[in-house]
Amino acid sequence: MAAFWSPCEPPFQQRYSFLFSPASQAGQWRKTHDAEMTKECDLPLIDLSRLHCGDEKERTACVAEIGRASSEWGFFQVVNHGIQSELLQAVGREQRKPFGAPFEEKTGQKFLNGSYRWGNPTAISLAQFSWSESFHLPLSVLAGDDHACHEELEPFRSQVASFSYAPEVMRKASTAMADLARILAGVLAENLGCRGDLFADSCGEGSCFLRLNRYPPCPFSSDTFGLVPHTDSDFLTILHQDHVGGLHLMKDTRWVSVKPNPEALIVIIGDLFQACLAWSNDLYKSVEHRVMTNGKVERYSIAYFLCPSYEFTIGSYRKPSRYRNFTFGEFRKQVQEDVKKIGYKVGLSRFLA
Ligand SMILES: O=C(O)CCC(=O)C(=O)O
Ligand SMILES: [Fe+2]
Repeated sequence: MAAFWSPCEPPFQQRYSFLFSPASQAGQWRKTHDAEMTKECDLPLIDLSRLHCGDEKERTACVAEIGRASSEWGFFQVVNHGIQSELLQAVGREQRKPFGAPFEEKTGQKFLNGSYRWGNPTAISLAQFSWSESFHLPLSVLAGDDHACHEELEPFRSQVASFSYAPEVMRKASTAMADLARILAGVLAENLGCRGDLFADSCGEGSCFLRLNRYPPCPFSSDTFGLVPHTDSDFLTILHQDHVGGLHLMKDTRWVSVKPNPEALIVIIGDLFQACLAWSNDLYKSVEHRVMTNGKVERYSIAYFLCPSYEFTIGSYRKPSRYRNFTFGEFRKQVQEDVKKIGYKVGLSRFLA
């Protein structure tokens, strides 16, 4: 186990020793979900070049395919998404740099404006624990938006410049992921006969963010989550994962693992799309997903979260609605409170009508 130690690694075992004692690991929960595991699968793979090819029939077929995948899976992969693979490779290299800083530095308020997270401070069992570290970077800062030049973001801005030897890469990638997320949100709205800009227009740089994830090798890999099962609290997420694998999603009642595809980006439907369009069981699903650790190699991913402003009201566009109206700010606050008090996110069921 000493082999895993470095001054950059989060001290998971030391700080959470009560979770990793032989007694607490003997719990039954892990055995249960092992039995549920199925094989690696290929998600629906959608070629987005058809959205812009000028052939209306092709475009309509592509929109329908995106809609179908969003209701049957809540997850799909896209190729020809308009983000160059060189840019994705560069961002994959770039994102490693802040994680390479000593742990004590990463946890400091001055390092990337205190955006560092690791483990779960409230976990009381292994089932609630994530063996991973991440940085939550607001888009307004990465995009270098002068309108978002709040004083409190200044230290952050300079830190972005100093951690990154090529900050331009991060900026370009986040802008490109944001553009793609808006296009897809438009397609998803259009597929239901809504205005294409209905959701995307409510999403500003103030609330959208990029999360850099790192999953260190884990000596208890068969017992530990890299990221606990969750749904995303946004409209949709664009995810870029490296070649290692470990992402699982819930398909019907089983976990399936997602085979890494270097050319593709993964699209995940979030809670807000489910709530806005909740008038039928057949519509878009926000499905649970999780990351499993592995004992040998580290894994990286980068996720862009398309979120509305905190004042934006989420309400179903058809009646009767399954959920009451709520603002995104209320939703986030409730999620944070639940995680703090009970150790997990309850999510949309808190907002049933
Ligand atoms: O790392 C991954 O593959 C998934 C990350 C994720 O689900 C998240 O950041 O919400
Ligand atoms: Fe997620």
